[in-house]
Amino acid sequence: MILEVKNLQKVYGDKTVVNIEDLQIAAGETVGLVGNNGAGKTTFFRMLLDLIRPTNGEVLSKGENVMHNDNWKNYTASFLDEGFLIDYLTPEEYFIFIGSLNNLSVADVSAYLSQYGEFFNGEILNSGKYIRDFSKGNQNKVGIAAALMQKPEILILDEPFANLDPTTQIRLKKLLKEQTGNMTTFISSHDLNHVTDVCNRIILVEKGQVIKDFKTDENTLKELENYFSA
Ligand SMILES: Nc1ncnc2c1ncn2[C@@H]1O[C@H](COP(=O)(O)OP(=O)(O)OP(=O)(O)O)[C@@H](O)[C@H]1O
Repeated sequence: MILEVKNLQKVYGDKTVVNIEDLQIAAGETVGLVGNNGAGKTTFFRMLLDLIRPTNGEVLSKGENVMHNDNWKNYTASFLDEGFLIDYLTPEEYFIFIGSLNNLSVADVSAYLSQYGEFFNGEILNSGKYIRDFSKGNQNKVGIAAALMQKPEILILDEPFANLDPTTQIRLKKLLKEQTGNMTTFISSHDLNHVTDVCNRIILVEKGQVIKDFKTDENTLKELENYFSA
């Protein structure tokens, strides 16, 4: 198992917002995390990335606790929110910076970005604007592209379809399918259609707990729609 979660809990005041006893993710799985507002998805992702500390329990990446070891940082990339970006850089400068952390030359980064013409829709590169001056949707595109550029073994994206127009959502699905081949991918989403299309496993959370965990098949979308319409 590339990722294991054991007895993971996050408590704020008298509220347990994440409570996952045991979760095992095998290398290469594309896992969709779904659940209503406040279900604990972002809190869970933040613990996977050691951005917040669990109240109890642990996250093991390749068997090592992410709190006590930095190895996972070499093979994990993520984009949770705009806080992952650097506001005073242009997108090009940001991509080059992230590339440099991953031993990619400026030429490597340019070559990589050349395939993003459609996804960026002509609005990201060569604009002369700083990241802070882009719309939220366009900021998301920068963050997602920068995470994918690292070709990580583990990719974690929090609501990647949010704030994107329908055309771009469809382009993003295509990109994810093309680029996440061998990656272990964790994607949270409120878009049941997209998440079942992209992911081969769906984990449904409610009040911090795993309610359902199943492999995606032709019935999954219907099951999820039924669940959420209750
Ligand atoms: N720092 C904090 N202090 C207190 N409560 C918090 C804190 N961070 C999150 N929470 C609470 O934890 C719960 C889970 O929040 P979280 O953002 O993880 O949910 P989510 O599933 O990502 O929701 P959404 O779909 O709305 O993004 C919510 O009730 C939230 O108010």
